[in-house]
Amino acid sequence: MCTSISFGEREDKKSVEEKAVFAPKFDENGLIPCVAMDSVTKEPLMLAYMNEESLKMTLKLGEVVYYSRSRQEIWHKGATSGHTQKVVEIRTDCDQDAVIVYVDQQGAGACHTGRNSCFYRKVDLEAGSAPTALAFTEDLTFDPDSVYKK
Ligand SMILES: N=c1c2ncn([C@@H]3O[C@H](COP(=O)(O)OP(=O)(O)OP(=O)(O)O)[C@@H](O)[C@H]3O)c2ncn1[C@@H]1O[C@H](COP(=O)(O)O)[C@@H](O)[C@H]1O
Ligand SMILES: [Mg+2]
Ligand SMILES: [Zn+2]
Repeated sequence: MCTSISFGEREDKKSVEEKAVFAPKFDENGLIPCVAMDSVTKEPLMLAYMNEESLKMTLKLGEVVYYSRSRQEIWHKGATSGHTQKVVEIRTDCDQDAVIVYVDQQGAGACHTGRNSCFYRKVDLEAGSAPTALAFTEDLTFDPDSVYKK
């Protein structure tokens, strides 16, 4: 656990909403959702989770560190792929139970499918098909099999 970085106490609602103190709320599993956005294009890259330790590591390192729910471990994004995320700015919302991290995405992309963004499909409102269709918004930017050695 990083000892040099500490968070504020979560006092009353007004304090959490209006005071200039970072007092993140972790859920019953000790996690806070984190949306990573590209700092240049402002496009969403991915949604993942942080625990207290990974949030502190992120602040200390200047690179994004998540907590993987599926692998149940601290996850320094890019440790395998090299596609790390340099922290540009971190925001929290009114009740401080979510964070947005604006990043300088390193390498070919954030998504393990081989794309820049995990949000590479949009609901196709024009298609009028059933079931509701998705439209692709980007092509592959790298070969995931060679990057992740699967
Ligand atoms: N690289 C990614 C990756 N990049 C973005 N994401 C997104 O991050 C989300 C959170 O991942 P989690 O593992 O915590 O899974 P979860 O969605 O919380 O839980 P489940 O859906 O698995 O139940 C995923 O749902 C994806 O949308 C990724 N999810 C998983 N990976 C894996 O992470 C490993 C390391 O990759 P690098 O960090 O790029 O080196 C590789 O094995 C990759 O396959
Ligand atoms: Mg998921
Ligand atoms: Zn993805």
